[in-house]
Amino acid sequence: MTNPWTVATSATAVGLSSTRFFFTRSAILRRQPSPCYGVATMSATGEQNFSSDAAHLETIFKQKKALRSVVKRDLKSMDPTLRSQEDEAIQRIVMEAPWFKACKRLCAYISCSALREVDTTRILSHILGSHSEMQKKLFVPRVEDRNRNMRMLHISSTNDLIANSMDILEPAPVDADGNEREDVLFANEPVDLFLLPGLAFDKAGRRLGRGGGYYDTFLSRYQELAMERNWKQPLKIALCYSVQIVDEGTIPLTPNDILVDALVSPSGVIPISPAALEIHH
Ligand SMILES: Nc1nc2c(c(=O)[nH]1)N(C=O)[C@@H](CNc1ccc(C(=O)N[C@@H](CCC(=O)O)C(=O)O)cc1)CN2
Ligand SMILES: Nc1ncnc2c1ncn2[C@@H]1O[C@H](COP(=O)(O)OP(=O)(O)OP(=O)(O)O)[C@@H](O)[C@H]1O
Repeated sequence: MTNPWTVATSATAVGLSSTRFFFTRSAILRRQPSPCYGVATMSATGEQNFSSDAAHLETIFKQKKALRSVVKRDLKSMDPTLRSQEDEAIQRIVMEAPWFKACKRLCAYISCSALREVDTTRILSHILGSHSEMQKKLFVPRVEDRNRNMRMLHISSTNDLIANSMDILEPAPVDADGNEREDVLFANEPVDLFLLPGLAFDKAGRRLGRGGGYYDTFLSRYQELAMERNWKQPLKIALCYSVQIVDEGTIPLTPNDILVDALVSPSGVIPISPAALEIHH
């Protein structure tokens, strides 16, 4: 198994895969695991040069785009009954997991059914509905611009949400009392957990997003902050339908791609990173 957790860090891994483009599911899913990773070298100015360079990155972005279309098509043709069964199973697995029960602060996405995302409604109502001392603090995404800027803002009720231009629910920057919402990048305490959306995933932790770069940029900022503050790194857990798990080597990596620690599919938790293996008994 090619496991990027052991062969490269997410900050330096570059998948060097085929330079040909494929546009059918079978051909895309037949691609062999990336044989090696780009070798980073230092220029005289100290900048990192990946042996891949711009042309190679462009190839990778085309491969990502082709894979996105294939997975989107599969999601659209998914049987609605199967989909809702998988939604139930995934959410139940999350809510019963010890890492979910123990988490005190988390960032989660607000699922959009038009995008065929794994439903998070029950998880979010469970979090917002509990009024005990044990209530978890919830932060959800708000897109600020088209330049990969996304914030994670605190909400305490789903009434705090309004649809954005992409038709995804998100919080206004200010709450009903006129107070600025807490931004996770300025919070005094760490988050324990990220529940992540995406289009395709593999069992080595690779994640293919929708192409905006919002999550990779945000996760990189948050992880840097946690490192500066000596906080434990949060667990990054992606929720995925069975059809979204693809063979290793199918998802090409670029230097900015952040690997996830574990997947939750309808068949259970798939721990990937050492941190996830440690907490998964
Ligand atoms: N529920 C949810 N919230 C989220 C994200 C997400 O993926 N899911 N995001 C994660 O980044 C950010 C928003 N980014 C998004 C990026 C693209 C699209 C979207 O509708 N894409 C279309 C294709 C658009 C096009 O390229 O023509 C699609 O995927 O079909 C939506 C949200 C923040 N909030
Ligand atoms: N940390 C980052 N810093 C700068 N640019 C970034 C970063 N992360 C991603 N990008 C850029 O964002 C764009 C989209 O990247 P990519 O196609 O990998 O997005 P994605 O993984 O599908 O999206 P997301 O991260 O929102 O799930 C690319 O141009 C990529 O180089």
